[in-house]
Amino acid sequence: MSMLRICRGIRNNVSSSLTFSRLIHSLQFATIKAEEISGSQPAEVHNLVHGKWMKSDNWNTIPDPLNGEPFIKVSEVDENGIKPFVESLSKCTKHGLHNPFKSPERYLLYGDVSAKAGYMFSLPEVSDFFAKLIQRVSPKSYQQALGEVYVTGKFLENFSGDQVRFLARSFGVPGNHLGQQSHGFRWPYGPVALITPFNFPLEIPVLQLMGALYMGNKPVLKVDSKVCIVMEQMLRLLHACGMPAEDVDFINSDGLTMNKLLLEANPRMTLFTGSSRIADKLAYDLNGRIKLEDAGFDWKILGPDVNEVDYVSWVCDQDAYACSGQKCSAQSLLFVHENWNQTSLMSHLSYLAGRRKLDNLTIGPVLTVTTEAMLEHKNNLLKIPGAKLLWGGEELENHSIPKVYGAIKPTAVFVPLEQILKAEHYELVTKEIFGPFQIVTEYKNSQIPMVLNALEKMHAHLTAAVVSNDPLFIQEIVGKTVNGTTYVGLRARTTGAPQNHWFGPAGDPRGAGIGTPEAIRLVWSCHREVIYDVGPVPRNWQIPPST
Ligand SMILES: NC(=O)c1ccc[n+]([C@@H]2O[C@H](COP(=O)([O-])OP(=O)(O)OC[C@H]3O[C@@H](n4cnc5c(N)ncnc54)[C@H](O)[C@@H]3O)[C@@H](O)[C@H]2O)c1
Repeated sequence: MSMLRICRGIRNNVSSSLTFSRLIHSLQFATIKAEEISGSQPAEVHNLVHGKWMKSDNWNTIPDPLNGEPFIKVSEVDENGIKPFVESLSKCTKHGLHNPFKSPERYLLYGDVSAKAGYMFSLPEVSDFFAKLIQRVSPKSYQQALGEVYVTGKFLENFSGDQVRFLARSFGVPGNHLGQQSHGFRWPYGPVALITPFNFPLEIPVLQLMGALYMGNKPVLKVDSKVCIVMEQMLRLLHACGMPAEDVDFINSDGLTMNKLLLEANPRMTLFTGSSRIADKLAYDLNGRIKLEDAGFDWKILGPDVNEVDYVSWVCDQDAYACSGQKCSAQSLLFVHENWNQTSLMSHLSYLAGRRKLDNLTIGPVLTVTTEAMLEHKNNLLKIPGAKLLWGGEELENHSIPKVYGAIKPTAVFVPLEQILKAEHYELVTKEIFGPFQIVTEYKNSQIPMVLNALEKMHAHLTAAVVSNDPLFIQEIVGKTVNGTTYVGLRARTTGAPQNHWFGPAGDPRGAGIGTPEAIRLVWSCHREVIYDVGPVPRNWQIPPST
């Protein structure tokens, strides 16, 4: 690095820490106030490319999910506007912005950015700002929204100081002769893309984006337009914490435009989080240069050992209906051992579902499935012999949620196990409904092979829970299934993607992970082996016969 660049780096660091010290007790990074966004005072979301915020002429107006008012204007880039993004990404070489042999000081820079951003998240005014902003665009209870902010803050704290450089830890093995050693390094991909859905507007993009940056990549980020305002504000926070403005491009667009950008800019790796349909399309379009966090049809088995009925019911209710069932880890299929019939489990579950209220957003708008579609799904399920509605199955009352979104009461439909397994029903029963909707079924000991068969036939293997403290039962179920994030034990849940354990699907070579050092290394870096062979060549060495 030239002297000039070093001096500039120091100056930038000093000025960013001065900016930071001015910011720490304020929300100066923010350009909006979450509570004040409304139809009469709509907020604007801009794009970031080549280190500069920019607007396009094309505005996508987002309706307030609670009342339909046009409350956010997103400056969207259309197919004719992608050139600057293609150029910006193309400027990044395959060896990335940093790697163990190039600009290693940037590992420290990102340790510093993370420390500052983590500190910002520990300030109540900052965490409250993001929790309320999340609530405005992806309505969920304050506690659920704050949980998302908490996980994000802890993740940033985890990668402070030297933890970013430790992510790129290498290893060495002695060679065959003097002067030879092989070293394994974690190498960036260089230009990369990151696409995220609507349901976790902060946690998913921040954890993946920072992972990409830590490992030395230059990402272009696209978040679902319905919620992109949250990451727009987050990027402003990261800039205030010292992240170089050119390190990340941020594009707002529809899916087709993003698809075109991927084909033209040719990122070396794309991380996609979203539906399996789009995941498979992109895997094909990008010739497999992709990692996926796709759909979840997540199951929970209540084992034969019955205990702590109140606690287990509460976890079931949270897993199925918190965030109105719009977690990729939400409980979609509950297998109940017949022993639980002697307990109050079902009446508890019905009571807990019924106490959810729109007022406090413990139930709320469904952003990708309409009311009609969910009620039609329920009606189709009820045509299966032996199926019955357990609770819900109706539109929410007294709401002003616009028709483009869904609004139903927490719903459960019972379907007999033998019917689930029938070829003509299986697909319908295991269809992911990204809303407050679950299937419940019952099994006996003799039917455990049928339960396992139902799990084997699934195509998505994200989260699962085995609610039992019986080690032999746990062994049987875990040993014969594949879900990437599986909770076991009496307190097992299906939801929960904190920063302290791996979260991601298994059973698919394209499967990604999020949150932990292992996830970051797997998704955002590849292995490079450098074999040193410096000699000396043995004295009196002679050319041997060819082989
Ligand atoms: N596995 C996980 O960790 C995880 C996490 C959250 C959500 N999900 C899944 O996401 C789904 C819900 O989200 P959704 O309905 O918003 O998903 P989606 O697939 O419709 O959209 C996800 C993102 O992809 C973009 N997109 C759409 N078409 C595209 C294309 N052709 N090229 C590039 N980008 C495109 C969208 O604009 C959005 O930003 C559910 O299936 C859920 O299970 C999975």
